[in-house]
This record gives sequence, C-alpha cells and structure tokens, in this order.
Amino acid sequence: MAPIISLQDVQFRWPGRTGFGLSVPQFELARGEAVLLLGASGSGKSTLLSLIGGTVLASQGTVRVAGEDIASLPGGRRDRFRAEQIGMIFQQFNLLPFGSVLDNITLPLRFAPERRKRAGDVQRAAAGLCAALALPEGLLTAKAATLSVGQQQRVAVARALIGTPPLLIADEPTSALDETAQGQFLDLMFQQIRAQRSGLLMVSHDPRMADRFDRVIEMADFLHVERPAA
Ligand SMILES: Nc1ncnc2c1ncn2[C@@H]1O[C@H](COP(=O)(O)OP(=O)(O)OP(=O)(O)O)[C@@H](O)[C@H]1O
Repeated sequence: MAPIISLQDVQFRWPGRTGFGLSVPQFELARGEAVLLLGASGSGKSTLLSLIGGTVLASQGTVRVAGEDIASLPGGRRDRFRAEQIGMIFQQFNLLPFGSVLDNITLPLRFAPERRKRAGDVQRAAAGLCAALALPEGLLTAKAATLSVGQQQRVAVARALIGTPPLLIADEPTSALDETAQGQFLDLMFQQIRAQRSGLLMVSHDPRMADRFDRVIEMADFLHVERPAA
C-alpha cells in the first residue's frame, strides 16, 4: 500500500517572495505512523503542511497523499479529496465564526461522502467528540465566535477527527490548551489514530510530547530552507 504521505524532489517558494524557499528531496509517512516534526519558528513547518494539504502547490516535484498526486487533481476534486483524506488542524483555527459548533465540526463531511458514512449519526459523532474533549454538550448550538480560544481550538480538533480521516495533519494543535485539555486531546487523537491506523504528522516547537510518537524528526533532517543572506 502506498504511504499516506510521500514527497519527492519538492521545491516551493511563496509567490512574490524571493526570501524563503523550501526543498524536500524525499519524505514519507507510512499509514498508521505518528510523526512529530520539530522546528524553530519560521523554519517552514506550516508551509510544509500547506503543501501536504494541497492548499499550496509545489513549483517542482511531487506531493502524494494516499498515493494520489494532489497537484494533478483539478481544484474542486482536490478540495473533495482533501476533505475525504485529511483532518487538518491549523494554528489559526479557521472556524466559521457565525456557524454553530455543530456546523463547524461537521463541515468537512459535507464535501466527503465516504467520511460522512464512517461518521455514522453525525450529530452523535460530534457530541461524542465534544464529550471526549470536555466541551459541554450544550455548546453544540453555540456560535463559534462566542467561544473561548481554548474551546475554539477543541472545536477545530473535533472537526479534524470526525469521520476518522486516514491522515491527520496538525499545526501546533495544543498551543491554546492548558495541560489537562492538552492531555485529553492527545489521548483522544492517539486512541483514534491507533484504532483506525490513520497517519499523523504533527508540527511543534515543543519536544515534550515526543514519547507518544513513533518517530520524532527535525525539519533540518530532511528539508532544506533557503533564506536571504543577512
Ligand atoms: N501565506 C504566506 N504567504 C507568504 N509567505 C508566507 C506565508 N506563510 C508563511 N510564509 C513565509 O514562509 C516562511 C516560513 O513560515 P512558516 O509559517 O511555514 O514557518 P513555521 O515553522 O510554521 O513558523 P511558526 O512556528 O512560527 O509557525 C516565513 O518566512 C513566512 O513569512
């Protein structure tokens, strides 16, 4: 079976920016593998996740998710493919502020029929995730904009986990959580990825949770960053 993530000879530069360039000769993440990616601020961690999620495309080389070359998919199909295959947790949670918590958690299922099927009873699945993340059930009908930052992060986590996508990518997903909530999130996420053999790529600058992962890598181990000369 193809690895869940595979990058080959990838090069990327943000359009209009000459300063920062990123190149990845080779990177793979196996199905069911949990990898913690460590790197200093500005080392390109979020950029790498955007490339894997297909929200930006490499200028050279190939990014494959579940064996599919994401650049070869036309825009609409790429969005649906992403919704089916990838649960994403961003640093900015990207919630719909006027949508309810339930709307936000179930959003990816609207574009992903297979994932929706796996979720079963959608409202029940959302309520179950909220309970596991210690979000009060009454909050399901609240507008996302009325929640605290930590609650919003937990909603973003539930949205990534619903319908058990085969790949989770998470960008500093615990930054707004206190230690108890962090533990709850990590327990839930690892329980789910171990049960479903989902792959996990989490980026962080914090090595403290390293013990839970199959592999811990540093950006500099596999990725070359070009920066402007000082
Ligand atoms: N949307 C964007 N448009 C243009 N440049 C960007 C964009 N996002 C990131 N960059 C640039 O890419 C470089 C790497 O940033 P990136 O956010 O990938 O690093 P990071 O390792 O995730 O940092 P942090 O840990 O602070 O989030 C920076 O120079 C940043 O300014």
